[in-house]
Amino acid sequence: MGHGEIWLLGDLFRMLGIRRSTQTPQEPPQVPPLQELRAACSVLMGGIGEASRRAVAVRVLSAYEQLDDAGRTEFFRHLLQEYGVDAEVLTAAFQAWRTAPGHSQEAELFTAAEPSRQELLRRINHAPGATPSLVEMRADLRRLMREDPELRPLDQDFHHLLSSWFNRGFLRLEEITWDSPRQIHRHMLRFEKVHPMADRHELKRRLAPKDRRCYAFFHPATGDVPLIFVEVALVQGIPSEIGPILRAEGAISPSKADTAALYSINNALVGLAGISFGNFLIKQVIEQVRAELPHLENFVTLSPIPGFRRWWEQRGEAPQDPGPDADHAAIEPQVILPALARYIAEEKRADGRPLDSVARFHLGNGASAWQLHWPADTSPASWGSAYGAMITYRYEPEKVEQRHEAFVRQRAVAVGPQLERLLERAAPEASAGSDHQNSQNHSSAESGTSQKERISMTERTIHQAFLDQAQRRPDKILFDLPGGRKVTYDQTLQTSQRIAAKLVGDGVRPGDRVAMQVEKSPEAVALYLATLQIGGIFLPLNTAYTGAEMDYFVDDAAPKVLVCDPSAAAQHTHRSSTGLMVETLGTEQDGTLLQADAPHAEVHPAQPDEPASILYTSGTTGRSKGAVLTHRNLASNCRALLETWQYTSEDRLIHALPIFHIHGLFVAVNMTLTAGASMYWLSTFDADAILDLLPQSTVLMGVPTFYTRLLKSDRLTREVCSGVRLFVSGSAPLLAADHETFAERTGHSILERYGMTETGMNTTNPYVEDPDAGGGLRKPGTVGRPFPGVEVRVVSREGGEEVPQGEVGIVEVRGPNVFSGYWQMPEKTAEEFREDGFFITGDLGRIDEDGYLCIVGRDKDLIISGGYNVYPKEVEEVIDDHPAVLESAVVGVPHPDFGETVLAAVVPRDASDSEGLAEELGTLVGERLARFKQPRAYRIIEALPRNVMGKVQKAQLRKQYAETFAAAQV
Ligand SMILES: CC(C)(COP(=O)(O)OP(=O)(O)OC[C@H]1O[C@@H](n2cnc3c(N)ncnc32)[C@H](O)[C@@H]1OP(=O)(O)O)[C@@H](O)C(=O)NCCC(=O)NCCSC(=O)CC(=O)O
Repeated sequence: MGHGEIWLLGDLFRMLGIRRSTQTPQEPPQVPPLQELRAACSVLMGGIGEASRRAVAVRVLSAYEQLDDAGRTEFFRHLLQEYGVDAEVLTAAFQAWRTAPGHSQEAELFTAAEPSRQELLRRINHAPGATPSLVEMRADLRRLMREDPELRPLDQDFHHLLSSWFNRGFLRLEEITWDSPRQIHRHMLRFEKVHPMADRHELKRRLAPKDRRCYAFFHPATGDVPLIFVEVALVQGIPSEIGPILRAEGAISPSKADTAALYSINNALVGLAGISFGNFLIKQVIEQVRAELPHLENFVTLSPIPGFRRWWEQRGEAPQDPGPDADHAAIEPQVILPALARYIAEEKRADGRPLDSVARFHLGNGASAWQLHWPADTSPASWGSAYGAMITYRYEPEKVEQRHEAFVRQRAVAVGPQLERLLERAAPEASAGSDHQNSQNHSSAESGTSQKERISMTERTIHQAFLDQAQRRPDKILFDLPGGRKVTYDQTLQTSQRIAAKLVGDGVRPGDRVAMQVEKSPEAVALYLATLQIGGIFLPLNTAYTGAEMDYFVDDAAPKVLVCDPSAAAQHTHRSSTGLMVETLGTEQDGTLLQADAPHAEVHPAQPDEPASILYTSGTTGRSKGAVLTHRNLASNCRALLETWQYTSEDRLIHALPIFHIHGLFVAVNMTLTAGASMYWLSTFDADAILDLLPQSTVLMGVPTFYTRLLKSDRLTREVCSGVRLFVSGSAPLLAADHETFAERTGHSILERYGMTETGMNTTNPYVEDPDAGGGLRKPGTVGRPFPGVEVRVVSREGGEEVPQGEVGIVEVRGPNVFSGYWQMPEKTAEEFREDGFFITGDLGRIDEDGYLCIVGRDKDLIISGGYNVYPKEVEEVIDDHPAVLESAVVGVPHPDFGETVLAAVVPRDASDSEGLAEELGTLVGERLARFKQPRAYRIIEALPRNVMGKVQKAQLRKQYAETFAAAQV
């Protein structure tokens, strides 16, 4: 007997009130185990040394072993009563901390707040091999607390301790094979609960065939008892029933398989229930499988749906008692499948996570709820828990982390096409009379693996997606305006249907253009939706365009209807002679467009390739080109944005952009309408209004000028931005300095992305910033990586072949986002596309070492002022029209507010013409061009700088006048 044991005995005797007659050690007296256990715990918590601690801890565990259930319950109660928090110590610690808060007071408070039984359990863990015994003890506790809920607080103590002891960092992943030690096989046979095995023959079928794999996670404290094991079948195609997998007939060669089906995932230790080993265990398994079999395309599960039947029956929706022996014919697939979809994707616990435990596990691990199968498992157990239904969760390795983040942050449930369709169909009834907003947080899980699936997902038009949202959440606020006006989804739908009636009455048929030049309003968005609804082509025009510019657009696009501001109607009446209908729409819910008697509800079934919109871009030749965007362009880009930026119905966006461009309309508005989110609707940028709204918003999308201006306000603080999850900048380059200052001031790193009228959005900096979670840094000066489905390459200007990474070349883009061509300009369209379908953006860029695109220049000497594109040629042509001008060159120069602005260098025909020329040109240009295109400075010079070939050297002009606006007050 060692010293520890001797002291222990002494202590125990004292505790038990037994006097010893001699000084020599003797065997402990025979006392009931519970009494001994209590005494041993008390000794363990006394001031004993490490040596005794071990011995006493052993005694604690052996005494516990001897207890029956009643004794164990008694012991657990004892722990709760006797080893709690000392109220006096806690109060004193709290008061000390409140009087003088500091680190040491905080630590004291923390210690005082911990129930002493946690320390007791830690000391019990000193016994050799104690950890598995404590895990077993918790399994007992969880079983017994079902009868005795008052024991629950003790489970929190176990949970707290086991969570840190079983941290992911300690786990080891190993493959289990038919050659693994027998002991491990025995554990597998014992712990396989999903598809139990009768004997070793069955186990052999799961381990031995060449198309089977099994992986397990082990922990040093639990030796060869696996914590979790995962059984994998290598198969062709996504399996829809479990029988053939379990029977394991006719093994195939792994090289022929395209899918790894994870068909049984077992938590071996009940005592570790609810202890998270991190959310990437399955990812780790998949990585292991992939390392061995890189050709595999799909990683899926075939999982049970354990709580479905109980849930369905509790709701009273399950078919009339089909009885335990009823066969599958008692249930109709069209009844059970939508209910399953709702149960998986929409039924949440109070914490916002799915009700179904297996769903919580896989969705939290970054899978999507891909496909429901019914009937899929004919076993009585499955019939009892889910009427024989099963589900495939799908792991797409490159999306796992992003989905995990969305699940954790927004409780977003990613669903595959089948579930999405089922949920859509169920939506109208499901939303009737209930607040569905919180339960609708599922996002599409469009996949790259099957072309067919992908098309079906993107072929849903923006209008259809909006309609779904309007039906699903009719009373949700879509527009929230300054002054208190609010417009719901349903009201927007009603307005759009009335406008549709008006347009149809005006003769608009599918394929006809509907032009709009009006101030921003909810009704203008309804006009956009109405046009899409009836198959029209929406043509939004900048409100700054002058009469001359409008003449060109109306002439070129030949719209059937032009909608203008009521105050501008007179300027357009002359156009009626060409058969064009002029309608008006104001910002006060006024105008002829809103005067239809009855709504028009019929929806034109638009095909993905039909044009949805034309957006004019200024042209290098001075002639603007209409970029024709199809329904697929808009829908696919919107979907990529929603998924990448994790935009959901919970979002509240500050919308302060114009709605006649890609950014304000096809990014901000489309995303909001289709996600079922809300917008704070500002007619234009207003720094104070934005700062007022930031505390209640989640997202701001702007051009760099937004951020430059916000930074000028003292009101921009970390606090004001604390509820915002995303600041987006695009349409022009954001100064790295602004990015950095913004980050310092607010703690937010602005997400910069890259797009253009012809392509929508091409690339984005990462949304998920944590590199450990599969994200990356948002790097100032870069525009990130391509959106899903978009391909970006950088090619040499001369040969058009791809340049090595890091080298500058022309940026080219291909994908479902790229427009179908320029309106009635087939030659121009052909010039801008490569034979393999890549669109030549004209921008110069390079791809950095992390695969991020950096835009380093523009090929077409385009100027971007405050997010608006200006082509010098268009401005030069107007200037050159002045009789006193010999020639001119227009360039972009830095501007503190707009990033860049327009400057004109003008050579008069005669030096004597110089006087007053700048003012005259200002007037002339003001009549012909929108304000943002007008030069903010004219420089009258003797001659334009030219190179030896006679080409005007614009770079030199840009350099010469670079400082013109450096000190401008804005
Ligand atoms: C930056 C702005 C907020 C500035 O507008 P404001 O209304 O606040 O301007 P302001 O009141 O300060 O106006 C001061 C003067 O400048 C003029 N002005 C306004 N905007 C201007 C601009 N961008 N460039 C040059 N001048 C401009 C006004 O007419 C006014 O003229 P005066 O001096 O006569 O009074 C706005 O221009 C804006 O919202 N820009 C966003 C454009 C956008 O959405 N682009 C996306 C395109 S899509 C695209 O590019 C693809 C992609 O997104 O990737």
